[in-house]
Amino acid sequence: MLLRARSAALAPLLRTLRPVPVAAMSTGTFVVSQPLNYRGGARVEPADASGTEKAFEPATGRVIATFTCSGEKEVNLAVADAKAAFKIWRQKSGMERCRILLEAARIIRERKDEIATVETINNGKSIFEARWDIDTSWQCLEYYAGLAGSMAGEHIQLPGGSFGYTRREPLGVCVGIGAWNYPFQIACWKSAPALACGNAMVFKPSPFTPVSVLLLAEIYTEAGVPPGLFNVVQGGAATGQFLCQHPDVAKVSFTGSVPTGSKIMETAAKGIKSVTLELGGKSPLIIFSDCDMENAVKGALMANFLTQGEVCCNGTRVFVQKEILDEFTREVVKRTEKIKIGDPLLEDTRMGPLINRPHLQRVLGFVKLAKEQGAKVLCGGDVHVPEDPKLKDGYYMRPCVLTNCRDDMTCVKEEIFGPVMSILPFDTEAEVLERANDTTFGLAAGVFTRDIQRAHRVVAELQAGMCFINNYNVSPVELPFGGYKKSGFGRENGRVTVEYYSQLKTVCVEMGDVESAF
Ligand SMILES: NC(=O)c1ccc[n+]([C@@H]2O[C@H](COP(=O)([O-])OP(=O)(O)OC[C@H]3O[C@@H](n4cnc5c(N)ncnc54)[C@H](O)[C@@H]3O)[C@@H](O)[C@H]2O)c1
Ligand SMILES: CCCCC=O
Repeated sequence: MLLRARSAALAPLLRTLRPVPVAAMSTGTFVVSQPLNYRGGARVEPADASGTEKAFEPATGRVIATFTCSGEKEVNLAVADAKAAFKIWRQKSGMERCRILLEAARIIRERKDEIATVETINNGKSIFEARWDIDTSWQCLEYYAGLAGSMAGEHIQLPGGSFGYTRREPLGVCVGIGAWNYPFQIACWKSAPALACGNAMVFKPSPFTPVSVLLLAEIYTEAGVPPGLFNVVQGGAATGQFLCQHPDVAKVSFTGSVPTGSKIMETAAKGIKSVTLELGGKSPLIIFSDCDMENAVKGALMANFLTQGEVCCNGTRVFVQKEILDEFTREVVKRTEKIKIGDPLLEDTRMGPLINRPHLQRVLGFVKLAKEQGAKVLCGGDVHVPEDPKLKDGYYMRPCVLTNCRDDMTCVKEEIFGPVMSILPFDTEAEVLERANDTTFGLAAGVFTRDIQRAHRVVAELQAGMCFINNYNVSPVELPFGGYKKSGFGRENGRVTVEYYSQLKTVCVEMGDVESAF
């Protein structure tokens, strides 16, 4: 049994979810009947509603869950529960929090296949990739568990034996709001540092991907966090706004689009709440003629086609030095055409369906517009219909490589969030730097070259929070991740994130008498 009752009073609210054997979860079969809110250590139906939503299986177009979006009353209950649990959790030592987070990491590792399968069913990414996401997730919990015991302030000597010290204290109830492209991983990247620092969290996933975060909530409970420390409310913008404006919420950590990030910042500003914004991007990938061609081609595919191209930090503007343009383009197209598209639960699939039909239409619309503006489609960019009849209503497209692109085209300027790579030729380092930075985004950037001096010189000039040299889209949890410019601020992962989930108290201690001015 995954859920453990923590109090008799909660018993009527509990629904038990038995672990589903992975073998029993195949495409076209999974449905969710349990409640998708989590409060007080158990799945609950929300106390009120702000509408209903349906979640789909993108591979088949089937509805897998119909759920109630939480209204203000439910949000208030979730925040109140989190506030109560925070009082218990903040008293625990870092080592006590560490042990619980390590246990949660262990359970995620043990249930990796099951969680990855649920993620694949609800998001559409291949099971091969979803397993990577779950690895990054438990690693994140392990990393912050490791830091929990070493969070400390400073001791500062003052004249006459007086002294001061600082204490690193938690913020209180933090809200996490997630996007749909990495549902489980985003929940871990937010909750692990939050909990390690002694906070509580209320998490709202995207209404497109409401399912997998419930597994995380149950795992935290099983690992021993106090009931209420990690709660889940479901819903869209209205539910998100109730959370952001709640007076007992200390911080909002948001992952999503720039327009939503801007609204969240505005709401949070009214309550002087701190905010972390992980927003969109249109990142440059620069391929110099002295690169290792094999690695550069692999890097370009990694930069564009993971999770059907629905990745915030994707390097979708691929600048290629003219001398190698033809060879590079030929190789990229050859390998893109070989990407196996289809049932995301099959072991050899490398590209599944996009998240939903409107998004598929939007991405195809970008390709159509690119053609109208003069780009040439070298491969893909159209709907893919898999042979398997059960997949006929899924949201598949063939990954697309565009050439003849100019910097002023829509496909080069706007975030497409789909499998569409634009190739842009360049001549010189100075020119490509100017063009690479000519964007309002600043999430990521990459450079492929064998000249190590050039690599460092170029990344020093790139206006992006996450830069890759001779690789792309690797995300070790030890490294801070986050954007410049309109891609947001604050960081996830790495040691620095502790600063975004804690505050510093200074204590000044007088060892002598008060020297008064009066
Ligand atoms: N930088 C990163 O780490 C990162 C990671 C993943 C995705 N993203 C970005 O996310 C975007 C795609 O995700 P999306 O379509 O889910 O984004 P979105 O902005 O539409 O939604 C994100 C979340 O915000 C919620 N929301 C919507 N309106 C809200 C409001 N007014 N108040 C509070 N919450 C609200 C949504 O329900 C959802 O949970 C892309 O731009 C992508 O680049 C960024
Ligand atoms: C590689 C993880 C990036 C998450 C953004 O979409």
